[in-house]
Amino acid sequence: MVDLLTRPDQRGVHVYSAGDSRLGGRDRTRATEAAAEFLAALGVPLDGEHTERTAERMTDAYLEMLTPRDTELTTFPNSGGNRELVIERQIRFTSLCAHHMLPFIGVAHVGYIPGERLLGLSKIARLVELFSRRPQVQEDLVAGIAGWLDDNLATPGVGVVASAVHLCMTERGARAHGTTTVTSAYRGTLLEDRTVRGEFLALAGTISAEWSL
Ligand SMILES: Nc1nc2c(ncn2[C@@H]2O[C@H](COP(=O)(O)OP(=O)(O)OP(=O)(O)O)[C@@H](O)[C@H]2O)c(=O)[nH]1
Ligand SMILES: [Zn+2]
Repeated sequence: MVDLLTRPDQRGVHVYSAGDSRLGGRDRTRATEAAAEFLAALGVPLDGEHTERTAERMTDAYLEMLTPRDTELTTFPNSGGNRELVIERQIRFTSLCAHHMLPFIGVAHVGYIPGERLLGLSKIARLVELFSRRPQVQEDLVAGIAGWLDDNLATPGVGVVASAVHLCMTERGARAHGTTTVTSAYRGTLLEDRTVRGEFLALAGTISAEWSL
């Protein structure tokens, strides 16, 4: 699998462009034809005023959900020598369940202990988007974000917690309305030291009832 992000340039900026997509080639025309065929096979008529462009819209909707915005992830030297947790809370994300290609939608809390470098705060939210817009399981989403921070910031510790509603759980199959899925990933001291992890979770706050679709 191709690495999602390039190595940093001399300014410490990691550049991501949709052109680097790890998902490989995209063929919008082919996808639209396939969507039309798929909908026809499901018995959905496509000749109405509102449906004549539905296959095309469906394709564009999926392409958008599978494509993060171009992003620069800027890091700075930690010249102040800060060593306390930095947490960005309630970062909204939309991803696609790898099993059903239905959205799962939620929020993530992301924290790290600064090491040699600091990451711009907005970049934490951008990082969540970068890792969200792909088909996956929620466990891999939090692991990907934690792994990137661990690899690229040389941080002593990272914590990522996400809570999401999976439409494949709530609207079909189990039809378990109201359920949320919580996943977490820890690296470094947050993995090894329960006290630090407890501080992260206390500062991040309870995640369960803080948001709704
Ligand atoms: N671990 C994990 N499982 C997921 C995630 N998203 C969806 N799933 C589960 O993937 C499983 C796929 O199970 P299958 O039995 O192959 O599919 P299915 O027949 O559609 O299953 P049901 O959803 O129970 O109807 C289901 O239990 C889903 O709830 C995720 O992010 N992480
Ligand atoms: Zn699913």
